[in-house]
Amino acid sequence: MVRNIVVLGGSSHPELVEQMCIKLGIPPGRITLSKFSVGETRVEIQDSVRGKDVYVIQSGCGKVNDNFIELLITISACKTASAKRVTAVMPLFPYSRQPDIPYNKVGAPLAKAGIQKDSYTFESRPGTPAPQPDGAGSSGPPAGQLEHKLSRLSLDKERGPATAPGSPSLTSRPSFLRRQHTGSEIAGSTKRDSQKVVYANGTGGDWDQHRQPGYKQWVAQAGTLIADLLTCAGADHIITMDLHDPQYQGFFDIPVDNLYGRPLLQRYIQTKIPDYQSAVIVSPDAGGAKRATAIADALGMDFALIHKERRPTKITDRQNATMMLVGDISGRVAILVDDLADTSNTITRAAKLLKERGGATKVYALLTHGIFSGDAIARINASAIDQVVVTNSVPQNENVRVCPKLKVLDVSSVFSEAIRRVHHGESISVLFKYD
Ligand SMILES: O=P(O)(O)OC[C@H]1O[C@H](OP(=O)(O)OP(=O)(O)O)[C@H](O)[C@@H]1O
Repeated sequence: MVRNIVVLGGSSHPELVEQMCIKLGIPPGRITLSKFSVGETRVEIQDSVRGKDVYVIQSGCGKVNDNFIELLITISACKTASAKRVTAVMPLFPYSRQPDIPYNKVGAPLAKAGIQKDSYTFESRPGTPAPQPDGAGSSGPPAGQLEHKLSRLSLDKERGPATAPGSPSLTSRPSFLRRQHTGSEIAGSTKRDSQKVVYANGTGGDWDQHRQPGYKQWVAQAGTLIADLLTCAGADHIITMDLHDPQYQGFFDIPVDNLYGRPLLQRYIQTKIPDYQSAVIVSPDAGGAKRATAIADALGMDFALIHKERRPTKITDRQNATMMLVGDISGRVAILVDDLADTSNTITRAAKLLKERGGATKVYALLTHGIFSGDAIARINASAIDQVVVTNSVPQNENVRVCPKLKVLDVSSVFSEAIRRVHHGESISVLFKYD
């Protein structure tokens, strides 16, 4: 039994909380989670956490946004109730597929002078969205800044010429923002569609026309915001598993322990897949190659890669990207390894390719996080995959009921051991070791 510790479970995964508490030998802390009729979250903690080491368990699944807010409120409640330390235990980390890098090359402005809409390629790389100095460069400013500055210009115009000492006049503003006035503006209209924009290189036009052709929308990048929200709520420590992008840890200035599901998956291969050494480990995309080769190397197995021929530029395009198999799997068992399956498009399309083109005799898919949103389970049931193995980092009871191909590995021991070690100030590096 671990003393002076409180484990509080959120709404996302009660079974995992229960299993972890059994392994720690303590009852779960008493907490009431409810909602106002408008949908706002209400949290009441019934046990004292004063001076205690508190672990709040919430996985990034189900109603992800609601659960995340619930986690933030619970952390904050513990902090204001004088908890000594609060650790957020997030078996599946939400938003980890949205780091602060422009997402798949979409999101930054492509408004480079001279490029016509039809000449964009999948390899077009957007410029950095920053204002150019006077006369330098040919790119326009980002839309948000431009909109803001234009609205300021409208105000300036309505107020008359700037006369305050030090106030820049219209003509002294950066040349990319110089605006031509249309007749309707002169008549007093401030409608945006009547505004003209002129860039330093002389290109320009109506606002809407101007921003449509070269500008793809700026995709919000949630990475640092999610990290900041957790820290701001009062989290002192994060424990998670198989972050989609391990570099995500860099967004935090508190300790992040990123546990691995790999030992569990490796053990499954060794113990449950007959003659596993003649099977081939396959990564379903380049992003997971490192993860998959690590398992192949550890088990002395061959490795193959599925390459998406074209880098799709939209999330919805991913399903249509052409897939190519690199490696020989003919007449062999293929073991797909990935960090997660969400819609299951990636693994089901990969399995089809492995059997139809590659000549694989059997296809396993081993994943840490089985999110299985929408009709993912139906897709798996109808697919060429013979068996899917996931951990219970998110609830799987309902999925197991409707998917006979699904096997679940338990992560409660790994997380409870991590909690025990963190609580006692012991190293948890042993949990990162592979067999
Ligand atoms: O079940 P699905 O909906 O098909 O999603 C699963 C895929 O999504 C993630 O990768 P992502 O597509 O984000 O690309 P990346 O690995 O290059 O980051 C993940 O690593 C899987 O490969």
